Amino acid sequence: MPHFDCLIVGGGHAGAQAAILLRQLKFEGTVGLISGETEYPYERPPLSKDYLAGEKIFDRILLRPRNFWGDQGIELFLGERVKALQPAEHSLTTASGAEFTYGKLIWAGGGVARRLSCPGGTAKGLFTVRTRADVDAVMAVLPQAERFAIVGGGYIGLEAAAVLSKLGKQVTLIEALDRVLARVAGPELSAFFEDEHRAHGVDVRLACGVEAIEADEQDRATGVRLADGTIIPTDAVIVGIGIVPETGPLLLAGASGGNGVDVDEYCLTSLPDVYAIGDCAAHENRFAEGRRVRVESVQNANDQARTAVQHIIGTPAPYDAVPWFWSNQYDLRLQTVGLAVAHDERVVRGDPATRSFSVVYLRQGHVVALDCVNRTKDYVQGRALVVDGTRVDRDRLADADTPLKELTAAQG
Ligand SMILES: Cc1cc2nc3c(=O)[nH]c(=O)nc-3n(C[C@H](O)[C@H](O)[C@H](O)COP(=O)(O)OP(=O)(O)OC[C@H]3O[C@@H](n4cnc5c(N)ncnc54)[C@H](O)[C@@H]3O)c2cc1C
Repeated sequence: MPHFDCLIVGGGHAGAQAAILLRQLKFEGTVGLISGETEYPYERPPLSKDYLAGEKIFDRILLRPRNFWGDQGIELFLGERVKALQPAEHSLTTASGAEFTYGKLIWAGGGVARRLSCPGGTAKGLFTVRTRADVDAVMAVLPQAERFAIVGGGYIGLEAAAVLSKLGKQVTLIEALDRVLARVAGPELSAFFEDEHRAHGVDVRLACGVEAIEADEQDRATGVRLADGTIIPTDAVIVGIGIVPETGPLLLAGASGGNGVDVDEYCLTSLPDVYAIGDCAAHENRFAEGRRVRVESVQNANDQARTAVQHIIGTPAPYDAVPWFWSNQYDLRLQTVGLAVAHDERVVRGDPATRSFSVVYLRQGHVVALDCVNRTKDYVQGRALVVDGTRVDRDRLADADTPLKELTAAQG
């Protein structure tokens, strides 16, 4: 039975980064990494951006060259899924029957794309966008499919809509709520992106529940039936309605959690010597007013990897990283910092009509987050305002010509 001083489950951003950091920070023990995917660790963000657009080949999105892992003494077990954990024995079992033991375990299982639960939700021609295999399946139908329905107006749905419309496809975007990005951004940003997509020919349908997927005799999707009875004819459906965190074996083994596995400020779960990091880790985040949240971003995956690794090597530092994120749609670069969840006021800097503006989110007058569209300077300078929770003068904040760093200086 193979034993690793540190065993990592998950070869996504968090798991791969943990392995890389263990070596960078001179961890001398054995390191193994088990991943359910057969691919070497790769970047996920391009999947709904340049990889889907055919502008980047797979090798260019690998997190490290294939020989890196062996060279660093990191043993990879690809295409293996962990199905059970025996925490008292410090051991786990995979679906293929292999058993491993560990000194420390880092669980970085991420999540699986949520699927439609309505009638027809398992028809052929429905796609998710989580893995390389998912996106290769979408790319394989591009030559035949002209009409795409995208269910979900979050970042992934919007990015897919941008790529597909750029490829000349007829795209209908269906969102259940009354605006896109409703869970993560304010109405100004939602309205801006809705207008942009419409200007690029995307048919944006808001406040539309999906009742069923219509399918032909071969169970191939032919349309999306909305709650009001409207049928949107389609050749393919992309479902971008979030993820279900991959925590099954941990929770079954008794770890506390629910929506994700609960971790403390060092990313430790309630199981002995078991850490959880990345999309699946529910942690108390000071940028969310201390609420327990899961943050789905590369930043969080990388920074939690560092937190877990530092604890393992004996130089612990509690997780306190400022959240940041980006999204590319058309020629727009959105950069966000902080979490807008707990804001009570918004200030817009600049005119959205110029396609360069920022939305600043405040709570009781203190800056908690920024969404910057084609305005990198605000993003870079606004970061300090979020980190410090700076209390700002609204008039100066609203003046797009006043650099945000001056607000830091004035209020700092
Ligand atoms: C299309 C797309 C676009 C995105 N765009 C952005 C962006 O622009 N900016 C940004 O910051 N973030 C973006 N994200 C989010 C970001 O990619 C995720 O937050 C990040 O990948 C999380 O890393 P993770 O390691 O926690 O999970 P994942 O990357 O999901 O990796 C989890 C890995 O664990 C494996 N695994 C799960 N369960 C088991 C098991 N039982 N046994 C073995 N292996 C298992 C999985 O197969 C997978 O390889 C995007 C995500 C997607 C899907």
